[in-house]
Amino acid sequence: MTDRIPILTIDGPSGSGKGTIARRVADQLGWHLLDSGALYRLVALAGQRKSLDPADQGAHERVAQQLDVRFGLAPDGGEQIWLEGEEVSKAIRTEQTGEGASRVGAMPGVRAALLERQRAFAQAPGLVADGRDMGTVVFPSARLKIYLTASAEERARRRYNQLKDKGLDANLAALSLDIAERDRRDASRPIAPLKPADDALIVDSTSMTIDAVLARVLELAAARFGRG
Ligand SMILES: Nc1ncnc2c1ncn2[C@@H]1O[C@H](COP(=O)(O)OP(=O)(O)OP(=O)(O)O)[C@@H](O)[C@H]1O
Ligand SMILES: Nc1ccn([C@H]2C[C@H](O)[C@@H](COP(=O)(O)O)O2)c(=O)n1
Repeated sequence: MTDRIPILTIDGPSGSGKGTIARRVADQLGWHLLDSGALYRLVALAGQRKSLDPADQGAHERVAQQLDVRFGLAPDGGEQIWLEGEEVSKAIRTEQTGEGASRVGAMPGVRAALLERQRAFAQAPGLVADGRDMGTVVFPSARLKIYLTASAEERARRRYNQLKDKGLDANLAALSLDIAERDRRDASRPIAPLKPADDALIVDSTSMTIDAVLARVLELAAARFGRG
């Protein structure tokens, strides 16, 4: 990793809005985007498709080492992700795969296998990286680190609305439990736990609109990196 590349990290719990904000900030700045959660989701999905034992760390580590993935953009600007040549953009976004990603994310061998792949995203003119350990482990010398959070109730409500908007079945009480369990697992694992970096700026989006969060992050980026 070169320290000359400007890097903005956005970490935080599930449903805090990291992905939404990271994508829009990267678009505005014209920088590259690393959605690190997608990599953990891809390892989980690949493991499910190979019928691996969900607890088999060695097998998931090998999957992570050999991950054959390609990222692209659909004509409408949406994401397109191929796993071993198959388009999986929708399949990796299910709650089941998110849960699987949280499990494989607790495996040290998987994290080690994905580390350099993530660092390779740091390319000129700059990188916006979102996840759980972007500011603490993957890019510890990033020049701007944001920890984006929101109350557990608000995050469950956002996820509920997101699923409903996609025409999917959703149950708010069940989602709240799932989010609480994912928070617990991601924050309590011994390796690269979800937590703010010591030098991260905390943005609590509980009562903020997406546009307000975007404006705040762009303001912080302009102050740190200049207006370009
Ligand atoms: N400030 C906000 N106010 C209202 N809704 C929001 C806000 N930020 C994000 N959302 C909505 O909440 C949902 C979850 O956002 P998003 O997927 O970006 O979260 P995330 O932190 O990346 O979650 P995960 O880590 O689980 O992928 C989306 O439907 C998004 O449009
Ligand atoms: N840097 C990261 C990113 C993600 N994970 C794990 C833990 C999450 O619950 C899961 C899914 O992430 P999402 O796509 O919802 O952001 O993947 C991680 O351990 N480290």
